[in-house]
Amino acid sequence: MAASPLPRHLFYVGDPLTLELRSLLDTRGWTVKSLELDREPGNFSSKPSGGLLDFSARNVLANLRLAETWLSVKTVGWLALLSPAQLEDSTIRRLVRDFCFDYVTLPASGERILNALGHAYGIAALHDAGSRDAVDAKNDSNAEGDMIGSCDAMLALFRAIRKVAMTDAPVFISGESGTGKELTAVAIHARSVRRNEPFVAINCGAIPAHLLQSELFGYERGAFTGANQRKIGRVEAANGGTLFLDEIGDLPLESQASLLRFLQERKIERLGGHESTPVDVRIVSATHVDMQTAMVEGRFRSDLYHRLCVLQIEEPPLRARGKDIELLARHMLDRFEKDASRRLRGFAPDAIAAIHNYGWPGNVRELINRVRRAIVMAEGRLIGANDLELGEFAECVPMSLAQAREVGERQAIEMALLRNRGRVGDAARELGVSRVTLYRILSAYNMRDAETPSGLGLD
Ligand SMILES: Nc1ncnc2c1ncn2[C@@H]1O[C@H](COP(=O)(O)OP(=O)(O)OP(=O)(O)O)[C@@H](O)[C@H]1O
Repeated sequence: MAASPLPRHLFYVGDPLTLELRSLLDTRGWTVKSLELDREPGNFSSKPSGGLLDFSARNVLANLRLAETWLSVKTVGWLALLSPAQLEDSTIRRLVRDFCFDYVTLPASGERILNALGHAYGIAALHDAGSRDAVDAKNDSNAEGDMIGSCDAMLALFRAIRKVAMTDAPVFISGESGTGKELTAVAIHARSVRRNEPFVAINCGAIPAHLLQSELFGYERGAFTGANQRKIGRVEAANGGTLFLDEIGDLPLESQASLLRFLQERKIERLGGHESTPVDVRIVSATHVDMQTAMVEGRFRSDLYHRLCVLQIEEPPLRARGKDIELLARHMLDRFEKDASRRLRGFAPDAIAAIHNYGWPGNVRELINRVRRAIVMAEGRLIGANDLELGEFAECVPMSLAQAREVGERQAIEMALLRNRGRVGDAARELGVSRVTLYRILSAYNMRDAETPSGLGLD
C-alpha cells in the first residue's frame, strides 16, 4: 500500500477551485485555506506552506496592492496562475518575477499545476531550513549573545568567553579587524557578575590624541577654554561595570602613562581637578595591532601591556571558520533581506563557492557589507557571486598536483602561524619541520611579509 503523503498547507487566492483541482490537491495531501484579499497578512504562520494565486480572478486584479503584501510573506512558496495576455501587464509581470517561485499560464492541467506547486513548496521549505540552520547556530547552547558560530575555533572561543567571564581579571582580545572583538567583549560582560552595571566602550584609535585624556578621565568646569561644565570621563562612566578599550594598540604614549597610573591606583583625577575618585571597573581591551612589535618599537609600554593582558583571547579570522562563513552569510541575508525591493531566495551555487574561496581580509564586517550590498544590487532572486563582487572567486580553477600542494601548504602554514601568534619556531614544531625549513618555505612562497596574517610578527 502506498504511504499517504505528508500533510502540506496551501493558501489559495482566486475564484472557487474546480472540482478536478480540489480532488487532486486532496489526494496529494494538501489542506487548502482560501484567503480573501481584504486584509493584511499580519502575524502569518511561520511554517512553510504552498501558495496559489490566480491573477485571472477578478478580486485579485482589483487588489494588486494587497496581493503584493501577501506575496511577500516569506514562508509561503507562491505559484502564480495567469492568462497569457496577463504576461504583457508590467505590474503582474513584476509581481510574478519578484515574489513567485514559478507561474503556470492558463488553461493548464491540474497535474501541471500540482507539480509546479510541489516545487514552489519544496523551495520555500528549503529556504526555511536555511534560516533555521542560522537560528539553530544562534540558539545553540554553544553560541554567545549575538555571536554566531559552530566551528571548532568558535566553540573554543565561546568556552574561553565563559571561563574569563567568571573572573575579574583584565582580558586582552587580539584578532584581525572585523572578527568580532567588540562582540566578544560584550559577551564577557554579559556573562560576568558586572552584567547589570554599565558596559562602556571607547575606541582609542578613533579619538584625536589631544582629546583622549579628557574622554577617558573627564574634566572639571573651567579646566580649559570651553569647559563650561564638569564632564564625566568614560572610565568613571563605567564604574561598577566593564570598560572596553578598543584599538588599545593605537593609544598614544601620554594616555598609556595615565591609564597605567589608573590601573595601579584604581583612582581617576578629572582634568583640572584636585581630588581623586575611586573607580571600580573591569578592563577588557582589544587590538588588531601586533603588540610584540609595538613594544619592541617603543610604541607601546610593556608594563601597561602586561597589566592589560592577564587573560588573553584570540579571535579566529573568518577564513578559518569553515562552514560558519556560509552560515553567517545566510544569517546576514535573513537579517537584512527587508532592504531588498523584492523577495530573494538565497545564494546561487557560484556565490557559495566564492564565499568559500575568498580570503575575507575584512572578516565578518566585510561579509556583512558584501551581503547588504548584494541584497540591494541583485537583479535575480538568487544572490550570485557577481552581486557579492566576488565573481573571480566563483570558479573552481583546475589545478596541477604541485599547485594543490602549494595551496595546502600555504594554508597549513598560515593557520599554524595564527595559532602560535606568528612564532615561527613554535609553528615549525607543530608542522613537524625545522625552523630553517619553515623559513625557507615562507621565503619561497613569498609569505614572510605579504602573506603572513596581519598582526603576526615573525620571530
Ligand atoms: N560571530 C559573529 N556572529 C554574528 N555577527 C558577528 C560575529 N562576529 C562579528 N560580527 C559582526 O561583525 C561586525 C564586526 O564585529 P566587531 O565590531 O565586534 O569586530 P571587531 O573585531 O571589534 O572590529 P575592529 O577591529 O574593527 O574594532 C559587527 O557588526 C558584529 O556584529
